[in-house]
Amino acid sequence: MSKQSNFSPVKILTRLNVGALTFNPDEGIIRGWLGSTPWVLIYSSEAAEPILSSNKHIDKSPDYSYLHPWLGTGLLTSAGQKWHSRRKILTPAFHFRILDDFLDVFREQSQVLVEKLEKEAVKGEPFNLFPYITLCTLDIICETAMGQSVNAQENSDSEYVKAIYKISTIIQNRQAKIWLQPDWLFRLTKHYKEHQRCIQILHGFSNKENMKLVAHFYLHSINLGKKKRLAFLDLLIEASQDGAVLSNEDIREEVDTFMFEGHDTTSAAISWVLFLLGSHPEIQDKVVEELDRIFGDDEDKDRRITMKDLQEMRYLECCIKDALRLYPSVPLIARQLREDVQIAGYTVPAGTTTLIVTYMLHRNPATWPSPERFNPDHFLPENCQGRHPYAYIPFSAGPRNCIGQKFAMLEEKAVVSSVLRKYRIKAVDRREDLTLLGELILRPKDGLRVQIFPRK
Ligand code: HEM
Repeated sequence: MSKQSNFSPVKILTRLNVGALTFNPDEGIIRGWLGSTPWVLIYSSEAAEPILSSNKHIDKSPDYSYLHPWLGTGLLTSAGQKWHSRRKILTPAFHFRILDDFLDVFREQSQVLVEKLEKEAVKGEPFNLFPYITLCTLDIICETAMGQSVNAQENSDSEYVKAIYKISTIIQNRQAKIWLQPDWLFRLTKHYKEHQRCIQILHGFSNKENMKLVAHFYLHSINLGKKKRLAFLDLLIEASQDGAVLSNEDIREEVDTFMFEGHDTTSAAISWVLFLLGSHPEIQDKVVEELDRIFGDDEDKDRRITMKDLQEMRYLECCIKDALRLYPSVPLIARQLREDVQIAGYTVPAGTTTLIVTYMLHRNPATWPSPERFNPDHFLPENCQGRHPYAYIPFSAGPRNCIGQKFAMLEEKAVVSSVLRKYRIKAVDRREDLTLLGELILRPKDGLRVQIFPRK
């Protein structure tokens, strides 16, 4: 989320990683200036801890402001008291009992994905996996956040789906291109008109659905005997107490925030782990052995996934975690310091932008020997003992961590296991040939090419 020049940010990260680890491997902190703005780059667990563990240093940097026209100041982008009270209101929406209800959505949409992939399995040709997964995670988040399906997997031409893609690209462009950053300059470009059109579509959707669901919810509350699957939106409406706690505008901010944070992140994470398993057949075989143990090989083999099954996918969880270590969906976290803070013996003054570079921190050889190797064993319980609590932070950490992390892990397991139960996957691209883009989300510039084959 940092201010970027027009170079690939990940190329910069890769160079910084090599430079920082060569010249300053131990302290995990480097300072610099961007014009008149001071910043520090943080890439060790010890240096990240004073920021992430603190209740004071929770304000996001101004770079998140490009998200405001779309997301307003919802949970991701808000600060101070507003953030504290929203976090308190929203936390119960991610309770395990509620996630249990979402399992049906994960299952149904994974099934659609498996069906959509069939034509690729029949052809057996290399194809880009990324778009398939993105449409699947978009369907999942739409249904769980708003209780409405946009059927993105069936209809990727929908106005809403296109607007989400378009606005993400425009925001990423603003972050990457310094001349698009000042609002007055941005307004003079052709991107601005497109940006406003997307906002209109996106807000129109969350508003309209909001209203429909308000009606739905009240109908439901009169009709208590009937069980209906609740979406996050219903829970927000319940928490709003007729507008006394959350206005309609507040609710829309949060739904839009879930839509944004909850689909690109999981889509990248799922695509990366499938790709890495496709690059390491021996690890893929171990995952499939685990799935065979869970689902058996009798006629019940194709049965629906249960929450218990997901909990038993321990080795798959290790794979997902190591994929998120190598390719954290959110490659850096930016905070603006309100007060001076002591880091690695230095006083970092108030006003400084701190960039906690997860991508680098996850490659710090002090914690991760052979950091570039995909090695799920990193996360076997015996290997986690004694590891610094801030050494692995794909979901950030501390009070401002990702509220959706349990949701994300369950979704990942459901989608990845559904694909692997049906298909063997083989990576076509080589990791070393990929160009990464680290803008809002860390993703491969030209997608991830794989081949899939039906399992016998
Ligand atoms: C693999 C998937 C995911 C990853 C890697 C991820 C990662 C993160 C990270 C690193 C942050 C902190 C961002 C920052 O401080 O700038 C964050 C915040 C957040 N995430 Fe996630 N996320 C994932 C999935 C989800 C899902 C599925 C949802 C919702 C359904 C979600 C909702 C949020 C929200 C609302 C915040 C803001 C929390 C706050 O500031 O209190 N995330 N996520």
